Amino acid sequence: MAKKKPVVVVTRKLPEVVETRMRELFETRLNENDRPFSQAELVEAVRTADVLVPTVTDRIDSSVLSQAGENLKLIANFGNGVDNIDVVTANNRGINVTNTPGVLTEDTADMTMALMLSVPRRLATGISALESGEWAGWSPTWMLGHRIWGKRLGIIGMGRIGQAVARRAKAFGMSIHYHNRRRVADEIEEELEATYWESLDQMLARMDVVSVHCPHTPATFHLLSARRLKLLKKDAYVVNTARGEVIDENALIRMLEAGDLAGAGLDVFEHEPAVNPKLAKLENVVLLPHMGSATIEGRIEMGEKVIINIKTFMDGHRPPDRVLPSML
Ligand SMILES: NC(=O)c1ccc[n+]([C@@H]2O[C@H](COP(=O)([O-])OP(=O)(O)OC[C@H]3O[C@@H](n4cnc5c(N)ncnc54)[C@H](O)[C@@H]3O)[C@@H](O)[C@H]2O)c1
Ligand SMILES: O=C(O)[C@H](O)CO
Repeated sequence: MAKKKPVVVVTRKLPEVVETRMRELFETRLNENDRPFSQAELVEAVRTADVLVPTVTDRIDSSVLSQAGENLKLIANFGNGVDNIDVVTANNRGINVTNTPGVLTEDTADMTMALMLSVPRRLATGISALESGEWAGWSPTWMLGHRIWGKRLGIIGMGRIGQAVARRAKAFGMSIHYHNRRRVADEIEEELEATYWESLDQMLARMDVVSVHCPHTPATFHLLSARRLKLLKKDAYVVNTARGEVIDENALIRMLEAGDLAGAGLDVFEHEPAVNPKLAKLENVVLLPHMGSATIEGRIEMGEKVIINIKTFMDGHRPPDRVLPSML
């Protein structure tokens, strides 16, 4: 008798090729209209699924998990960050969690560089000046930004994306500094000519650009607190393509408004999808709607990872991208 296919509930619309393959392999319940699930729909999903495929927009917290059915054995996140899932509670209930690391590293690093170039070089202001007809021709003193060549970049979280950003920034002539939970391997430090700062505070005080690449965990919530933001130089820039919660957003806004920081490039926000209207009013920021990993190639590869994780788990093996509480 043929093995019963697992019931896989997918909370958002995925690339066509991924959904087609999922339908072939699993008893897949898709979200055709792409509207994010309500809390009640999430509860219904965890009650009835063998496998849940959520995304960053779904909050799989202890209250949702407490209502999970006995069949739910895997949450295969369509995403790298797992701060949308209470991994500890899932683990305690015998539910495995996987994510999609690696396949969005280069895309997110590219977007980080786009922000790192856009803010000091005033790309958004220049585009709107041109579009509004304000441009009257070249001028020696108009629309001047700041050079990034020769500047110091401080990376917080020297993992996959942090290192990919460091490689790019080095090619742009920046010197690489980093703070991480652990010092990275000697070969990587040598390749990047990177300086390790055990003290985040000391690093912050010396950087021209600070870029955030650590995950959002209880330990990193408001890692860039009001106190730490004040350590930054007045002419420093902050870039964040990791998670909004890592920066105290209100404190950042106050400093940008007061001119105590040169500018910020943000792809992520503390209360997504809400964006503080005070941010949008500032001229020295570039804001993106969480699109760091938004490439067609990356999204298909994320889907492939999800499928491999589910298939491997259903075949009785350890899924390749299992996330354990000890890793957070
Ligand atoms: N904007 C986007 O679309 C997008 C896309 C992909 C990933 N992300 C975010 O980027 C994050 C990083 O992804 P990654 O693949 O590089 O992860 P990674 O695990 O490879 O790297 C994270 C690094 O942060 C370090 N770290 C963790 N806690 C720390 C702490 N308290 N202090 C200092 N360093 C700490 C880790 O040691 C690790 O080196 C993800 O967790 C996700 O939130 C965003
Ligand atoms: O963590 C991630 O994967 C991104 O933020 C969303 O794709």
